Amino acid sequence: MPLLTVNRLNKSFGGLVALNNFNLNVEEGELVGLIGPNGAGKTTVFNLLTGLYQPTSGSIVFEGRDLKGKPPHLITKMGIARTFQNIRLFGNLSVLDNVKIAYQSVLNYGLIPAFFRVPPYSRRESEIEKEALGLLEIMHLERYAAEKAKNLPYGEQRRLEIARALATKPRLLLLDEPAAGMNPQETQELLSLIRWIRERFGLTIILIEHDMSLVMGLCERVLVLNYGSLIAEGTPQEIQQNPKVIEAYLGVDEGVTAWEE
Ligand SMILES: Nc1ncnc2c1ncn2[C@@H]1O[C@H](COP(=O)(O)OP(=O)(O)OP(=O)(O)O)[C@@H](O)[C@H]1O
Repeated sequence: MPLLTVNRLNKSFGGLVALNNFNLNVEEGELVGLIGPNGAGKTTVFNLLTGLYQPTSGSIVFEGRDLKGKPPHLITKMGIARTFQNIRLFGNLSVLDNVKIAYQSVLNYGLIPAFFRVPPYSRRESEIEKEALGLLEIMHLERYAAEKAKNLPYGEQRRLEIARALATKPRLLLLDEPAAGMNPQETQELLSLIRWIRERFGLTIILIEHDMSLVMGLCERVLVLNYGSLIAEGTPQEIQQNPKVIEAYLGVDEGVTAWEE
């Protein structure tokens, strides 16, 4: 059974069809790329998978459980985590606290221990701190632990977002343009890091990305959306040569540049 099964998923906003009969099966351990020109519907897929949007029709089944009507926090607890295209951190909190909050978001202490700050709350608190510091180390962010998140350079903020997503202990990780705003060297480092965390945490990953060096270097399978419809699916090599894909990107300045990278 696939880890994730998306069947005939549709999302409309008034008269605009953002996603049209989208199908996707993702097997455990896969690293799948989702690409397409601006406005193609990529982030809408993530918003539907994480419960931020409810589909107009269609179904999403994760580990055999239907996600219909489930709110985002429950979906996080079920094992789907994401990062955002526009970074969403608690800018005025420390880097460490940003990760600790993500850990706490999926824990149930029970109200009484949490209120009186007695075990198991206090015991879990020190465990969380240890685990959060460990994650910061993995993401090469430990030296920033006490720094306010908003003061981090852009590339580091993106890595902190990934650390926060990992803190919720996902099985499926959704990365929305993780290389946006990074220079080529940072992008290459990110590529190695994503490969490494996938192995280390046994993750299945879906990646939205405009940077083709990252998509081609990382993904085993790539899906291409255009105007809400899936126009191609295949290996990175197949996708690069697909006439429909080339046509979809032609005339879109960003797309052409992206392919040439
Ligand atoms: N909440 C919303 N309300 C109205 N329209 C929306 C909403 N969210 C997305 N859309 C529209 O749906 C379409 C798909 O948007 P989406 O953000 O999924 O595209 P995308 O492929 O992620 O684009 P980009 O690469 O620019 O991020 C766009 O036309 C967008 O304007």
